[in-house]
Amino acid sequence: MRNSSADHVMMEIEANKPQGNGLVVGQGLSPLSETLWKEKANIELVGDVSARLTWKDMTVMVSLSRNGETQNVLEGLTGYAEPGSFTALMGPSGSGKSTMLDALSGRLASNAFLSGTILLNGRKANLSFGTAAYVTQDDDLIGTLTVRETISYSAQLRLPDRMPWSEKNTLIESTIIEMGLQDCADTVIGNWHLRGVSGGEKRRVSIALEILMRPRLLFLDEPTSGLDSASAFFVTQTLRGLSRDGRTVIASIHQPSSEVFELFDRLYLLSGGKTVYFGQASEAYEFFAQACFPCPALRNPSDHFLRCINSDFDKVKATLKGSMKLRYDTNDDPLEKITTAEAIRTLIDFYHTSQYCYSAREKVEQISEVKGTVLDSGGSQASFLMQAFTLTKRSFINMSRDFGYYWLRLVIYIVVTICIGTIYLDVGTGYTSILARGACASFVFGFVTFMSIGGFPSFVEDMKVFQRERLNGHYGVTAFVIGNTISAMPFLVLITFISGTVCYFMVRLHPGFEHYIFFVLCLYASVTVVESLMMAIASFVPNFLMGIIIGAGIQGIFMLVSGYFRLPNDIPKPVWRYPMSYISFHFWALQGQYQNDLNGLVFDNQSPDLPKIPGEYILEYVFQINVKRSKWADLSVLFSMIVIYRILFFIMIKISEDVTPWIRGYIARRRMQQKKQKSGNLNTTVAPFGLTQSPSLRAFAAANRATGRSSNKREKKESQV
Ligand SMILES: Nc1ncnc2c1ncn2[C@@H]1O[C@H](COP(=O)(O)OP(=O)(O)OP(=O)(O)O)[C@@H](O)[C@H]1O
Repeated sequence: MRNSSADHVMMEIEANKPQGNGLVVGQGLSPLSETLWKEKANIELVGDVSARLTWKDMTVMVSLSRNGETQNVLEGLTGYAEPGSFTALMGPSGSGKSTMLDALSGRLASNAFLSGTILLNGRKANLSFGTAAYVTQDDDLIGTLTVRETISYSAQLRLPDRMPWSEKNTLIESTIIEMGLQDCADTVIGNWHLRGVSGGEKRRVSIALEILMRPRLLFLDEPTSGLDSASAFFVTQTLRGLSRDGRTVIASIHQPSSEVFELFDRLYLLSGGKTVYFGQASEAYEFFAQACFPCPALRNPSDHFLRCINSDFDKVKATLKGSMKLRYDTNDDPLEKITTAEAIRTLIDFYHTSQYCYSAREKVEQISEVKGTVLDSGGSQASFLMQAFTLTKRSFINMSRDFGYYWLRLVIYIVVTICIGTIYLDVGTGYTSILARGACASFVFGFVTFMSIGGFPSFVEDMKVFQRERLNGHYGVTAFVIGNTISAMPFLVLITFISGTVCYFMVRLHPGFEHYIFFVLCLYASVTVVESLMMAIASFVPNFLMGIIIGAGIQGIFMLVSGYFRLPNDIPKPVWRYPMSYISFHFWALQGQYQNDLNGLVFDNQSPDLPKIPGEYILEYVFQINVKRSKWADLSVLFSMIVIYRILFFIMIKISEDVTPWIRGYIARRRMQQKKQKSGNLNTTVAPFGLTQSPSLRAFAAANRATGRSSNKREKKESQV
């Protein structure tokens, strides 16, 4: 699928590439894509649109159980991120890096409660839905699309309609090249049956999707995880390049090499949710030395920092030398041997009374005072129609390529309807056929439609991609619901018309085109209602097992009150008949099909002693159908249900997006207040300098600041100990 435009981009980027380097090395971003953004694309970044982010005394508490147990995941974090800077978050696993990014980007889990102040350009702002871009740890991508298609659809969803396709394409190609994805650009992402790109390549696709729009504020959770060291370096370099153009970039990074570490402007080091260090990355080395944990000369600084603050394996290594930390005095002589927990406490104490902490707080105050432009949603610039069209097309292509989505279902539907056809083959008009026709209709509109819940896992995947894109402001809920509804239509028409035709002609239901078309339309409407119901469930239960159990349960109840297992008038009224049978789509489908099939037929047992029974009589006195109601009215109710369920789907997404977080936040706040009342402590935030430091340590640290140290000497002493 590589085209001449891609080659053209490749040539331009090659021409711009500094000599002797690999991929666009130097500034990270290719000059071409920057030019495009500034000139050709004419995308307006008017006025002061830079993003200055500050967070002060940020504490995140999570509720762990129903009895109100809570835990502080982050405690009193203070810091800032400025345009033109690349801030790295580091810390051992579980130290709270992802939670910190979630808190800053406004995407905390529903059981988490945030206190403290987060300001964007001096004002409170909601950073989700496109104001900030966020590359999460999970790569929620559409498995059937190629890398190029994934980026291309994303571009079409967000770039302005007025931008010519050639320019969009150039931007897409240059982003592919920036992320080093040119060799796998035409490989599919991959899913359960398609072997696709590697984990590291997926990671880079996720980053490419967000840097495509050159966001003013970018969060990345472990962008280099799963990448080899060279790729990690190039990706970090690209991110740094992005920041150099006035963007604010904050990323959590695991195990950076010393070359990658050198690319960081600022470092935020966390341990157990507390700040160990925040300041210039280049000064962290000095900070550790001042705190008497100097980095040995030949050790990667980030390895050293993490080793000093990782206590996860202390218990395992209790007998090993590695679990103890050595501190040095000003003469580089070993001072004391302490546990990692003590080392962490010492470092945290040291930081909170250090100049680093004071100047960070001072800077936070300064930045927060400046009231800059409110960043509006930096998400999509494409029109609503373009978004709806692109989503429909993308979803259609995904469905057509995913064997499990509809093709397998089509095969199973045909097999099952052939089975139905052979069981009820040429059902006839004898007395016994009355029961057979009723059972056949009940099976078709009960079980065959029930099989549609098999598509649930695909709906859950769709919802994950939607959640990611929605939170990053790629498009709105309405465009998604429209795209999802229209794209599924052709497949549902295909499935229901093929299987309905097989069934109708094999069983030889009531002859006549009108009867045939009613039967397949009724089947189409019923299957579409089930799909819509399952999509609504997927919007608030994003879990395969739970969703299928809930969906099966709802359908089981609907089936029970459909009028086949118990005649409509015999169903007890208060609950089951009103309203349950009326909201059961099986009920309307069955009532309509009974009329469609039996009305006008005469049942004759070929015996002179037995009467001929008109279908109308059976409908009224056996199936208790109101024959005065037109069968088309029943079909209309079914089609109305499709619309109602789609609206319900829309509302569910809106609720899960807006109302649920509000309710959960309210519950979390109440719990926290109750907890505080119990403990008698009403102060919500952590005191700025709440962590104390002993006078001796302070004096010792001050002495350290004034003293030069020899790393070689230290290293020798460490190895001796
Ligand atoms: N919503 C939550 N409910 C309960 N516990 C939580 C919640 N969010 C975070 N935690 C806990 O807080 C701690 C920090 O989690 P977090 O994912 O932020 O760490 P991390 O530094 O990003 O880890 P890793 O590097 O392994 O991804 C973990 O112990 C985690 O279990």
